[in-house]
Amino acid sequence: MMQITKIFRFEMAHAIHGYDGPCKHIHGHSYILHVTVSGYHTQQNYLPAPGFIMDFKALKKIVQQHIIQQFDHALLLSGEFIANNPASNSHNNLMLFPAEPTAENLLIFIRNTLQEHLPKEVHLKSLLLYETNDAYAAWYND
Ligand SMILES: Nc1nc2c(c(=O)[nH]1)N=C([C@H](O)[C@H](O)COP(=O)(O)OP(=O)(O)OP(=O)(O)O)CN2
Ligand SMILES: [Zn+2]
Repeated sequence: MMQITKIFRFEMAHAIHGYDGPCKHIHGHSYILHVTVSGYHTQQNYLPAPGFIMDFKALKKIVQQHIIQQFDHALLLSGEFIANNPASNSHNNLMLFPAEPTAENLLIFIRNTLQEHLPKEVHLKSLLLYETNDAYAAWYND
């Protein structure tokens, strides 16, 4: 087993409905996302040409197209937040998110989306999403 990781950055705003703290208000983070995929290789010492599990550039293209372009500079809100704060519906960068847009729920969305779009010969191994410098959520494929 061998794995590779590509790191992405995006700026995103959100609010957490039902949270009793400052994050219940719309605010933003500079997120950092680590995407790790694994692939199988034989007992040979080296991978056959071109020597990749997956091209870093191909991984970048998939993550950018399906995740970063959706999230970067967007405002993610749940339907429940909007129902309780109708004025928030007027933002033109609004993305209606199917749950509260916490780091954990973002990872579930990212996992489901990437599993749909990655080539079948690679496996999504783990995702790390830093919301701040010292707070991150992680998902691992067992
Ligand atoms: N388990 C989670 N807890 C919190 C989440 C989350 O997504 N998952 N999100 C938030 C807020 O959106 C925001 O990220 C605040 O996080 P926090 O680490 O508390 O941010 P601060 O840097 O302000 O924290 P300090 O108290 O200064 O360490 C809240 N919780
Ligand atoms: Zn936040």
